[in-house]
Amino acid sequence: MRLIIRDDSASVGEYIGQYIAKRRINDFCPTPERPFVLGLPTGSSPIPTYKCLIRLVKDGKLSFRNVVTFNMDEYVGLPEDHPESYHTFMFREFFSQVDIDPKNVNILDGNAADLVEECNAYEEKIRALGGIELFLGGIGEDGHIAFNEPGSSLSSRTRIKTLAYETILANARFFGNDVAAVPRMALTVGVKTVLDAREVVVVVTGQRKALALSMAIENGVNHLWTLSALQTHPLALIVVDEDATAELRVKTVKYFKSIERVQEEVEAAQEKLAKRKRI
Ligand SMILES: N[C@@H]1[C@@H](O)[C@H](O)[C@@H](COP(=O)(O)O)O[C@@H]1O
Repeated sequence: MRLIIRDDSASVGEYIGQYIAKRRINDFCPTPERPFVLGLPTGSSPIPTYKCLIRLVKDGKLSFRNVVTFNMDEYVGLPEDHPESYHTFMFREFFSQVDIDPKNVNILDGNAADLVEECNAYEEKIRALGGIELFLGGIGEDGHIAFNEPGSSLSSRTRIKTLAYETILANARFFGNDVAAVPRMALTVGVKTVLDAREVVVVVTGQRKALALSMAIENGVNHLWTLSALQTHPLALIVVDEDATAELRVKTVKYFKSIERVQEEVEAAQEKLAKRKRI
């Protein structure tokens, strides 16, 4: 697992946006027959990343024409056009501002007549497309990834989930601070659905997430902090701001910063070599 530390949430968004655009989507050269399959989160943490991706599309440096997306989760029973539904969030903050074909957008339907069937069909659709290339995720204060609350099975797949009271309280800020207005259930991809992606990138910003970050990377894999399951993934990247490192040991922060410096040296050397070969 790699941990990248940036000064603030804007620089985190810039880092992830550039990484997904240049190193992933553009290098993949997606086509209609071979689209890039991208998993996406909601929440305030990914907004700077979405802003960066939108800017790159507007500057002509990136296109979502051949990208298929799968969102992580959606509330159960909240009308799709509710201002706080994840459908509304995604179209408002991202999809309406990039060149994606709405047919290529997949978001779980929390109002489906048969919710179990809805979840199973979601998994099936991901499989039929060859799996998710890169899953971008965010976490809750209790370390949940998507809506995989503490105690979720680390082998879980897309399913209905009852929200933890902590999460209901944390999300009340989006519902006029009315705790009663926050839906109690959600549909969410499972921990295993995320782990099955070929690459996972997680954004963690703000001091509120500091304990979750330390539990996920400085302690063992534990279903009480579902982000920790990322330790078992072959290609995982967590990008955080300085505030989110507040509970990490100084030694841990220094270690990951030194790894990044070495990585930059290696990349610069490779770039030099590639240039010399081109001459
Ligand atoms: N289900 C979503 C998560 O997928 C998201 O990661 C989390 C963080 O939200 P924020 O980034 O606003 O802290 O919010 C909700 O709980």
